[in-house]
Amino acid sequence: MAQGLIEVERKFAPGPDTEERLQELGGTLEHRVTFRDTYYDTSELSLMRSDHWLRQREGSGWELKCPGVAGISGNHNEYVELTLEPAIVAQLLKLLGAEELESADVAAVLGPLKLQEVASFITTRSSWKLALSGDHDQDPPLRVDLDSTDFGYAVGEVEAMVREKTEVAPALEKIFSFSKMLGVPAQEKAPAKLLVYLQRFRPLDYQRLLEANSSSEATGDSTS
Ligand SMILES: Cc1ncc(C[n+]2csc(CCOP(=O)(O)OP(=O)(O)OP(=O)(O)O)c2C)c(N)n1
Ligand SMILES: [Mg+2]
Repeated sequence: MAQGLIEVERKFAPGPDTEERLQELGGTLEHRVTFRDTYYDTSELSLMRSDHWLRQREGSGWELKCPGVAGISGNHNEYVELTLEPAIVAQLLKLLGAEELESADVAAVLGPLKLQEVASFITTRSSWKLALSGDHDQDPPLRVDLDSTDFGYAVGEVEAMVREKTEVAPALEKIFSFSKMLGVPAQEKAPAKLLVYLQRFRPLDYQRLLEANSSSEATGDSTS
């Protein structure tokens, strides 16, 4: 895959004190932003069942998250993010076993590839940048996003963006040590917004996803 940064992240359940704790730890609020994400897949969920996630984010365009390659297991996610439309289209053709198409525009290939909307929701996000005291190694910098959705689910993520797979393990170490300082329980695993959305509003699709990939995350009872 020629294009794409690697997103390494750990999700957590934010509490009433999370913002205060972020400030105590040297975090600064960079911005608050509201956007709509619309996710697309085939009626058989061919993309999601192979751990690929295609979305259009209002204001930022198309993105395809593809499973990462570092092979480190645990309470975290690691995805290569494709954002250039020709790279996304090429990967979609490969994944769906389709013939070459004339357009390199994602919107133009949705129809021919039988990709349709499966979820659409609004997120309000506060984005925090961290300058950890005593941390002279700011590469990669950590960010924390605190998200709340228009369907009432809130989730936080501590994340780093890296270029090479050799950078994944050190980034994870920083993410886990910061999460600990933030007070996130070591075993805590908070589900992705999209999975909670599917569980609530498209339970058959959600079930299908779980059945297709027994190693995929379960959202647990607390979110339903
Ligand atoms: C624990 C766990 N979480 C997510 C997944 C996979 N997954 C489910 S939905 C999904 C797609 C949505 O990814 P997410 O990071 O939740 O979206 P968001 O935070 O809004 O985007 P950002 O702004 O960070 O780019 C993924 C990768 C998994 N397999 N296991
Ligand atoms: Mg994320």
